[in-house]
Amino acid sequence: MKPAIFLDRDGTINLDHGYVHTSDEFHFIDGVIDAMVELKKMGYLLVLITNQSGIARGLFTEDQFMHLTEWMDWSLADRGVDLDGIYFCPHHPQAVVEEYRQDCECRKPKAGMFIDAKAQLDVDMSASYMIGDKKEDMLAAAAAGVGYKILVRTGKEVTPESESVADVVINSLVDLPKYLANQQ
Ligand SMILES: O=P(O)(O)OC[C@@H](O)[C@H]1O[C@@H](OP(=O)(O)O)[C@@H](O)[C@@H](O)[C@@H]1O
Ligand SMILES: [Mg+2]
Ligand SMILES: [Zn+2]
Repeated sequence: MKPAIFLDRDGTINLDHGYVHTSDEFHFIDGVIDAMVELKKMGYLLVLITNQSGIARGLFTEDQFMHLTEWMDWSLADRGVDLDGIYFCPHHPQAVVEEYRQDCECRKPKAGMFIDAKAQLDVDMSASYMIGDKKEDMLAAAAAGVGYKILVRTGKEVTPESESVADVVINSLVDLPKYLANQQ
């Protein structure tokens, strides 16, 4: 078993311009790629966990999401970061696109994507971290038994509600390697 850093996407690794679905509007937050390099060196799996209800809402297709994901994956690989897993939820209970209309088990705050990652990648959940910008990220991680839940200020506004379900709030994913080093 290995510990993982579970990473939210929009608002955590890229700016959340709202349902981002093209490489033109995908802007990595300054410094996050270097931070991911550090985290891999520290021995963590890096696993992306993202809600993509824009697919269910008919804003973009699953194919467009896949295309952007491939671009993102290559951009990261180019800079020395190999993601160990990418999990996404295309659903929404009120989807416009019928095939994605369901109250699924994978949309955060549910734990489905984490549970799949745990089984497929043999993750040591209690030694793992979730880093995200929303309450739903924290709740999903807690439901899956992820040991530590960290909220960042690079996405949606941090509220008393989101703060109350996080273990700690840091400015950015950029600060995570140092935060973890200080915990040792
Ligand atoms: O942060 P992650 O999970 O990587 O992705 C979030 C996106 O899918 C979008 O999720 C939406 O929430 P709803 O899905 O409409 O509740 C909003 O938060 C949008 O601003 C955001 O772009
Ligand atoms: Mg987010
Ligand atoms: Zn789902």
